[in-house]
Amino acid sequence: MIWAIVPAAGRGSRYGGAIPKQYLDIAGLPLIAYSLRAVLAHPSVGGAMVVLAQDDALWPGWTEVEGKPVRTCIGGDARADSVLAGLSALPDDVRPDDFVLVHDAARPHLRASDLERLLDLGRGDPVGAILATPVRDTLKLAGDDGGIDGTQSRDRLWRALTPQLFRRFQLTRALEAARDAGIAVTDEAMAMERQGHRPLLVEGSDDNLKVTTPADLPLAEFLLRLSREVSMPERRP
Ligand SMILES: Nc1ccn([C@@H]2O[C@H](COP(=O)(O)OP(=O)(O)OP(=O)(O)O)[C@@H](O)[C@H]2O)c(=O)n1
Ligand SMILES: C[C@](O)(CO)[C@H](O)COP(=O)(O)O
Repeated sequence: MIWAIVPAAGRGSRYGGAIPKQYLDIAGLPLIAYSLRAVLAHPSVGGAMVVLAQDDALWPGWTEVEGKPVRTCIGGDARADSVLAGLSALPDDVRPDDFVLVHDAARPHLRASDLERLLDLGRGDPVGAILATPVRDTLKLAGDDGGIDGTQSRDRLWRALTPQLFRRFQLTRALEAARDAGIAVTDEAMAMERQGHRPLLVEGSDDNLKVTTPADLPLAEFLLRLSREVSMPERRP
């Protein structure tokens, strides 16, 4: 059985709100409720470990979502530290070779079809897989003076999303190696790449957005209301 790790220990500094963005309200529920439901709705996902900030006073204390267990632990200063804490806190029946699914609390609009594709293809890969989407815009290199220093080829460039699917032990070892080398990894795949692995890219949806700035919240709400794949939950998650 696969467990999800949901990093939710961030402060949301780029959002700049009064509360961490994972607790912003969408249709009467905190944003994290949608991210949790999206991963726990899949029959192959048995539970979730939510990684909270040390002083988190907003976590609603859920112990079950979609009929599945939800546990919590305390994260660290960087997202990678939080993911490591989540891996360490997983129940003992999550074996070293079991896959774990890491999904940002800040990504509420995860399509069931995308998750299905990731699990289907990722579990067949010797290393694991991530959802990602090809870059569709022309990329410019910005100069210090605000001018354009060049145009970068977007060939073969993809934006990494979450969930990211890797085996518990391999991911733990990769994240520990990056930490011990003083390398700040921005996603799980980067840690795996540093170990010489080539995780599979599984195409996901551009609308699997990470709520990062205030402009993202109304878009997230619109997508959640519009998408037939993400039912708007009644008040409880
Ligand atoms: N030390 C951290 C930092 C981030 N996260 C989580 O990782 C996800 C993606 O991170 P990001 O969007 O960067 O969230 P924040 O770090 O909160 O945002 P910011 O960088 O603007 O402060 C979020 O669900 C966030 O809560 C975490 O668990 N632990
Ligand atoms: C993991 C991630 O969502 C993949 O795009 C992204 O790297 C998180 O970065 P952040 O700076 O922690 O938001």
